[in-house]
Order: sequence, then structure tokens, then C-alpha cells
Amino acid sequence: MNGHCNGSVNAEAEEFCNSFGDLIIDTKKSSAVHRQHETSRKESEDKCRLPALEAAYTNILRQLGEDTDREGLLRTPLRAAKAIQFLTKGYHETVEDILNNAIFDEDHDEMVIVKDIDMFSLCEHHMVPFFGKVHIGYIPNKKVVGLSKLARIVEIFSRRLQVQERLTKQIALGIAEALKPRGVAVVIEAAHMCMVMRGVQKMNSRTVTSTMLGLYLEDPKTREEFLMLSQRA
Ligand SMILES: Nc1nc2c(ncn2[C@@H]2O[C@H](COP(=O)(O)OP(=O)(O)OP(=O)(O)O)[C@@H](O)[C@H]2O)c(=O)[nH]1
Ligand SMILES: [Zn+2]
Repeated sequence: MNGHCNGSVNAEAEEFCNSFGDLIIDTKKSSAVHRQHETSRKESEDKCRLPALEAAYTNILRQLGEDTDREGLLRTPLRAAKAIQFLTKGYHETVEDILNNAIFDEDHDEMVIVKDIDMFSLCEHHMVPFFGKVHIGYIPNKKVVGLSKLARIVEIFSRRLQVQERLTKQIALGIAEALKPRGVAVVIEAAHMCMVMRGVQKMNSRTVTSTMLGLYLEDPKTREEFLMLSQRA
């Protein structure tokens, strides 16, 4: 472990942001610099945690009766450690981080739908994947968001240990808070490997969850329009 692993990364990033803060007049530039430093601080923290995660995976392999010195497994604990960090990287990200300059003033008040967004997550009960499609609709209130950012919001909340219901709600609330739209609708259809590969072993079961906010909750016709458009092939 180097010195960065005892929290000094935090302090350094903070010191950097503070010392240069006065010099940077443009607030957008300032927050971009801050975000850049937050990202590199989080990357450093991840690196610091790798050896402990690697040791944990070595232990798991040994407890499974594997020979961790055999050639095929030599780098497996490290690979697995990096993989789990990737699969849970959403803990490091916020909606604010990714939206930065991608909210635009636009006099458009009709429904916007981005559907069939691929989603991969890990069930918090068994730490095995659940995955499927996310459909998102919102009704703007003078502001629209870059379309790719909706898919990025899905990434933030799905790359964590999750239950599907919470994931659905977090995506909807994240959009609602950032855009203050007149309504948000999120539907997720997913297959849970904990129900397919183990446990009850139901290969074809799918779980559908939804969160409706604002007009989607209040107005059945708006909700129906979203459901009709998002389910259409
Ligand atoms: N509501 C909800 N349940 C989930 C989700 N992912 C997994 N589960 C369920 O979490 C439950 C955990 O139940 P337990 O009885 O504690 O665990 P278990 O003995 O492994 O259960 P089985 O999967 O039935 O073998 C199971 O019913 C899973 O299907 C999710 O996203 N939402
Ligand atoms: Zn599970």
C-alpha cells in the first residue's frame, strides 16, 4: 500500500480544488476541474482496494477447493477483482457528474421516450447478474436532456448491488430531480440469474417493474401512451 491508500488522496484533491478555486472565474470550468479530480481520486481509491479484493478472491477459490497456483487461475483473482470493481462502478458516479452541460432549454412539451436501453446489474441478495431492458419516458418542462445521458443514468444506478424495484425508482427520481419535468416513467424488464441458474431455476421468468411520476401517475392516458409506445416493437 502506498501513501494514497490512507485517505490522503481525498485531502490532495480537496487541496488542489481549494487552492485553484480562486483563480478560476468560470464556474463551469471550475466544476469540470473538480469533477476531473473527483474521478482521479476515485480511480486511485479503486487501485488501493485491488490487493484486498484480489486476496478475497484467492480465498474464495481456495475455499472452493481450487489450486490457485495452477496456470489458468494465476491471474484470476486480480481479473475478478477488476471485474467486480467495474460491475459496481456506479457507486462512484452521480447524476450531476454525468449531466454537466447536457441539459438544454427547449420549448418542447411532448413526451420523449428512449426505450430498449440495455441494463446489466447485480442482485444484492446473491451477487449474480440480472439484466434486461429499460424504457424511459419524460415530459419536458422547458428543458430537455441529451438522449445518451438517460442511458448513462441507467449505468450509474445499475452498476451497483441492486434490487430491481429500487433501481427503477432511482432512475426515475434521478431524472426528476435533474430535469424537473412534468412527468417521468421508467419500466424495466429483466431476467434474474438467481432465478434462472440456481434456486427455483425458472429459465423464462421475467420481472417487470415500473415507476411513474407526475403526469404519468396522474393521467391514465399519458401513462397508456407511454406504455403503448415503449412496448411497440
Ligand atoms: N423483490 C426482489 N427480490 C429479488 C430481487 N433479486 C433477487 N430477489 C429475491 O430475493 C430473495 C432472497 O430470498 P432468500 O429466501 O433470502 O434467499 P434464497 O434462499 O437464496 O431464495 P431462493 O432464490 O428462493 O432460493 C429471492 O426470493 C430472490 O428471488 C429483486 O431485484 N427484487
Ligand atoms: Zn438474487
